[in-house]
Amino acid sequence: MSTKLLKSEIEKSLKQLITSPISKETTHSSLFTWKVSNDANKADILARRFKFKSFEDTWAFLTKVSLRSHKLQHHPKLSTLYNIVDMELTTHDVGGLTEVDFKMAKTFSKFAAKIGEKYE
Ligand SMILES: C[C@H](O)[C@H](O)[C@H]1CNC2=NC(N)=NC(=O)C2=N1
Repeated sequence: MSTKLLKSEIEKSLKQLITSPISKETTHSSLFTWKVSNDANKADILARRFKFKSFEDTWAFLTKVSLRSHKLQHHPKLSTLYNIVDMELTTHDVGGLTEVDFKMAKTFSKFAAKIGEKYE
């Protein structure tokens, strides 16, 4: 199991995530980027909104996310409406963020970029 990241490690990982080429491409021109906040239990979470061009694209993304989540046995909290997906990643087993959350955030940003996002 991955260990809980310290505040300084979270800051470093977040910086890497949002300045990586894939995130630049998908989030710089949009309003949507990964943010660290807290859930109802005060645990750190990594959250992002994704916006797609159609309902079909939204569900293509959700299908890919579900298959990868099942494979890794790590499941994001998802809420969706038409072309919007709000995602939260955290590791319940440690009550905070781990490398797995950051790895998955990067993977899901790539999935969204491949499908094509709507930047407004
Ligand atoms: C036993 C099983 O692997 C664990 O309960 C997994 C399932 N999916 C999970 N998903 C998330 N997001 N965090 C977890 O800690 C987690 N734990």
